[in-house]
Amino acid sequence: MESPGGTLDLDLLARDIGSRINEELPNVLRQLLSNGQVDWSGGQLHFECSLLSGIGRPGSRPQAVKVASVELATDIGTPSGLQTPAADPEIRHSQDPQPQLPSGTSVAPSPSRTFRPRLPAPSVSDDESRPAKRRATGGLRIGSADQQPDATNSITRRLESDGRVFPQRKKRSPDNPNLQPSTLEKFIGGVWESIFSGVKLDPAEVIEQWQAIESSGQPKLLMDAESEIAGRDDSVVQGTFGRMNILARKISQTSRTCRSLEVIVQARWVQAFDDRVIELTSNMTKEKAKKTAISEACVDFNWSEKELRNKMGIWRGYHDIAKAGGWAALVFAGMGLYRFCKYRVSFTEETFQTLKGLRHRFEVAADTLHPRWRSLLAIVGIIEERKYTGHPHDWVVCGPNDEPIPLPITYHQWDKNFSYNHLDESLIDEDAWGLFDPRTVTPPSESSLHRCTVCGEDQSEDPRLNSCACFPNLYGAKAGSMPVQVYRTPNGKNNGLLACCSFERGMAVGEFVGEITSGLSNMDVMVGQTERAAYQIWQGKQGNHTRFVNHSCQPNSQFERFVWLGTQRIVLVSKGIEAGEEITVDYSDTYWKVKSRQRMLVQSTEMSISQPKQASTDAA
Ligand SMILES: C[S@@+](CC[C@H](N)C(=O)[O-])C[C@H]1O[C@@H](n2cnc3c(N)ncnc32)[C@H](O)[C@@H]1O
Repeated sequence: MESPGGTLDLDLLARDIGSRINEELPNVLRQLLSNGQVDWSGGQLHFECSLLSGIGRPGSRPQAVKVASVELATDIGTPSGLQTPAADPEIRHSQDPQPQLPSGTSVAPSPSRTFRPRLPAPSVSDDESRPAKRRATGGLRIGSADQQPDATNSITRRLESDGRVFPQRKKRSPDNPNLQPSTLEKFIGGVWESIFSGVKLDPAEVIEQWQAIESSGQPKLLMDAESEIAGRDDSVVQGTFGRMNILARKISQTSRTCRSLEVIVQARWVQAFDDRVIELTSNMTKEKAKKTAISEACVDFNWSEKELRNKMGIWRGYHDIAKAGGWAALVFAGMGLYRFCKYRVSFTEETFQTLKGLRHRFEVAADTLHPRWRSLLAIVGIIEERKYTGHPHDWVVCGPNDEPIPLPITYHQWDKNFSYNHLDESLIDEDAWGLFDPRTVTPPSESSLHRCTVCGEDQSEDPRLNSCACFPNLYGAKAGSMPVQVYRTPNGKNNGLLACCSFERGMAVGEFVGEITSGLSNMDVMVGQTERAAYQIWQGKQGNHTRFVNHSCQPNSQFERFVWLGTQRIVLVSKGIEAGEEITVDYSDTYWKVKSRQRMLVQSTEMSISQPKQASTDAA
């Protein structure tokens, strides 16, 4: 392989490929072995990979850059010992004195036997006409028998001495926040993202979308798109574009729902398979019962045993996820689900404990944001009632495995009649302000457009006209809900706010929404100030999730003033929040001083915000 960028690029490429092989090969081999797709009868597997540069360059000798070398050995004595992924081969990478396995996999203590995986022949992509290069060591058979290694080519050299290969992925640590999240974290992040996204999972929609309108012969999907853009003053091309946007949105929505239905059925199939094996085991051995059930299924599926076994491995993953994390974990899994189940890197006891601990939290969010998601389960005959009703923040999630608590109960010790009204937008207390909004910075103009004081771009509620992207998850083109939950703090602060997904530095966590009032004393209030008026935002009885944010002297968010459509807003902005962290803010010295003075003098409490700042730029 020739690198267009010279040696440095080739080195980088070699490192990258080496690191990927390091990550993936153990799992690929483990899967091949566990699926019974590998012929192994003793001997040793030695896997090597190099990159060649300078092939075909006149007068230059091809040079090899060593990438990876892996030795495979085990002490598992019989092929049947490899029927489950638990029977792990020991895999050694050339530069490592100790085996490097993905977390959660086990290592055979003293290798006395080797596998002979039949791997596909590695191809040398820039010279298709040459036979694929491979190195046969002992009984190792890679590719077909007629493809012998080219002894003159350096790709077949042993690479153990090259200490440069296999850069190991660094462990995540608080000092290294930018490193990649683990596979499990990615999977969990995918579930949260799709629960909080604007996705609608409703089987009724799937059926409706595909019903044709007989009289016009037009598919319903197109008809719907037509009606959505009706009345718009669009050109022909613009009209087609608009219709296609709506059609594409609807079809993505439908296909997302179908994907959830598919994994539900496949997970439930595994349960049916296991039940059938148990039934057959009354007359035969478990091994025979499994084989019989597989043969029965192969007939119905019209698949080969190999095909079915491959699929089963992945479907069992779906089944295990649903069993631990509940159906919501499976139904709302993101695009990484297949990969997560195929390579099974994270399929450990710890992973399933983690998923189990998240089960109620997933369900609170799924039930309150997607009231009809459980009806998808009817496809396999499971009828489940919605468990959590109301607003997502009507529920306080607790420690792993504990049932969520209705929000009012968590305040009963102070107020038996506590209730909370969830608001998307602040409300003006007309007794205090009449029809005037004291947050007004620029009086309403004829035009619906306002200029952003931070970025200078146009602001509008209409996403097609808005070009201000200061807080895109709050203003202009908001889609989905904020990925946060109210949770029971373990350290006596009553409730707090938990981040389900990470919030990058500079991203909005929410606007401080409540009742815009004035003259309150002896209450927790936020003070706002424009050139024209000073006002208070009170969240005691109504507001949004920012009401649950606790104080910290090392906070991971801060309040900032921002003007949206000529009205001052107070926005809680992330200073870098990791998924699963409590969101905290510094109420500031003023708050605590007033608070402690208040205890003595019983006076008002006011939270202060940082000086007016350039919203996202400052935080970033
Ligand atoms: C805006 S509320 C935060 C949510 C509150 N924990 C709750 O359960 O409703 C502010 C109140 O939370 C409590 N609080 C906030 N941060 C705290 C901290 N670091 N330590 C102790 N109590 C705290 C105080 O009682 C404070 O008056």
